[in-house]
Amino acid sequence: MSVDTQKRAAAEAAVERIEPGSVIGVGSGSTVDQFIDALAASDTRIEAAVAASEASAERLRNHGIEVRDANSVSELSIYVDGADEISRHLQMIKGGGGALTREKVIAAIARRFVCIVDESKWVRALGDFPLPVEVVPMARSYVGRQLLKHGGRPTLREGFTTDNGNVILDVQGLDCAEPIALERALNNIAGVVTNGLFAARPADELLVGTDTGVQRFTAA
Ligand SMILES: O=C(CO)[C@H](O)[C@H](O)COP(=O)(O)O
Repeated sequence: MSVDTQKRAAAEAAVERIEPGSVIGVGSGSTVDQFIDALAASDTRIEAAVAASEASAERLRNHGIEVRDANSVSELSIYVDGADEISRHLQMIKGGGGALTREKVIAAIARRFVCIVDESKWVRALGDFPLPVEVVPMARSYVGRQLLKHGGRPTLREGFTTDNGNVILDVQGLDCAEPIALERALNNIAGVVTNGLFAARPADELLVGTDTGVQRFTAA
């Protein structure tokens, strides 16, 4: 089974969790694209969606699904998003597509976070994927020096600006053994908007597309 087929299977399983008539949160990336397409092709009609990226918003609108601003909703029943890595504790590294800040905000608003991935994202321990850190442009050098002190090796994502007008440092070599502590410590660096560790707020449910079907895990 191809990676795309695995993503599609996880995405279709997530559609089954959507309550008709609800307002939902939608993340970003290729797996979420599959979710949006599968939702549009299904019989489930939602009231509206809040999107984590301009690309997801456009895709939703192209399917005739209303997109609302996050400021106009006080709660979302569910948030569906992918991940770059996810552990058995349902803690994640996200931000490969650079939408980490909006993703973290929408995850915070939602009552339930359902993560959809192909098998390659399901890891024993977080940290092989370089951790994306969104940084205010004028703080780039300072934040880079602080990340070195944390044992990381930051690289500027060249030619990339986030939907919020910031830059991304992709950081290799960080010790992610205590992900909640690391998430907090990095967020405390002045100039960091947020980092791609979703550890303090893990997913509630994980749907992994595999060659033998969709495996489901819930937070312990
Ligand atoms: O965090 C993300 C974007 O910021 C995505 O969820 C993550 O990069 C996974 O993407 P894909 O589904 O394309 O593998």
